[in-house]
Amino acid sequence: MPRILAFVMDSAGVGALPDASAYHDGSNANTIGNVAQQLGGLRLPNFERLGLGCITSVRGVAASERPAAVVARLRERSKGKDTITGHWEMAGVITEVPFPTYPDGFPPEVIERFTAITGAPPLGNIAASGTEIIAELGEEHQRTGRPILYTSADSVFQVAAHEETVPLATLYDWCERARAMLVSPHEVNRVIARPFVGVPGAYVRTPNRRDYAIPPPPTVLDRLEARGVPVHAVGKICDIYSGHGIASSVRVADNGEAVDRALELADATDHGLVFVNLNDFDTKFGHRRDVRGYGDALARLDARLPEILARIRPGDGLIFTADHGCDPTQPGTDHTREYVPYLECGLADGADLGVIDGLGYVGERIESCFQGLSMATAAGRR
Ligand SMILES: O=P(O)(O)O[C@H]1O[C@H](CO)[C@@H](O)[C@H]1O
Ligand SMILES: [Mn+2]
Ligand SMILES: [Mn+2]
Repeated sequence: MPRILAFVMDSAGVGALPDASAYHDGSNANTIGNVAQQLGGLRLPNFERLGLGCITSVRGVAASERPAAVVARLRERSKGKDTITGHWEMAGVITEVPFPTYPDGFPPEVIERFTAITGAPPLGNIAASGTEIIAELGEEHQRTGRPILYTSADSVFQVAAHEETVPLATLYDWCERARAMLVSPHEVNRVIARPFVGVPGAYVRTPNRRDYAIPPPPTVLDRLEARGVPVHAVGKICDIYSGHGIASSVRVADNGEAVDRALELADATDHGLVFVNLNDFDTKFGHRRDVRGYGDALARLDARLPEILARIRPGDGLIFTADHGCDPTQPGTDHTREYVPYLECGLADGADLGVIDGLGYVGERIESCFQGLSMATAAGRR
């Protein structure tokens, strides 16, 4: 009875896609590669052994002649570079029509309807970095009780509020109602509650963030559920798929806790998928353009690898991948349209598969594992 552990290193891209310019990105984005380059090299001995250095050039990480893992670069087929689009593609959904984005803020009709929900017009209504906008508008928000509304290059309607000014339950209620209000043509793929605490000049966001995504079309996760394969979600995964096909879910405060919970779930599971989102890479370091923080987070995950690998029994699988890039060495604070890494252990002999078309490869591999297909054969697709 197999167990699969799949870790999404949120934003850990490995090089610009050929169409990056259509997404307003430069052609030299490479989240992991540029972080390593700018830091003068990364020490990731465990990822090196698996074959990370074969996927892209990572200073300090050798390209192994014989990678221990099946490694590849996955090319996103969907039109987008956001979390929902990337994760849905992993589970078999290609987004052909991009979700709506609002680089100039939301139109008056949306603002009016949101004001009717909250009772006061929002502050902001611009594309912004979440930490910068609370630093800028947090004090006014606390004084007036007006929520802070912002977006980004992603299809997101983000509502920030101080936990002592707007109780969490109220913020969540506003976001649920905003989710119901945002129908076509303003059907953003996510409404996000962004609570924070602290005092002016020292505001910090809390782990009480909530994501309200639109429900996905049928995915691999639904098919696993129908087949009696439990999917245990860690971190944002449950929100990203609106709970569809998810048997259990646990929220976490950081990457370290996500790994802890994933290992506990693996120990408690005999048959099933443990599906984990490692969000710190994106939220704490990628969007913040914190190169040192990003590199340190990669090193911390690398240090947990022996422990994770020790859980893999014969027949089990371990996958590391990503949903898009967010290169902290690039201008701005948005995601970058990149290839994503694929490293797979336990299901087939190590090999470098080069470029594979589509993030859907992740879901296909997982599904075929539970269908009892020959994994060695399945690995042959390029
Ligand atoms: O700058 P912060 O608030 O972290 O927001 C980022 O996180 C959002 C969702 O992951 C992205 O759309 C981007 O806006
Ligand atoms: Mn993401
Ligand atoms: Mn992000």
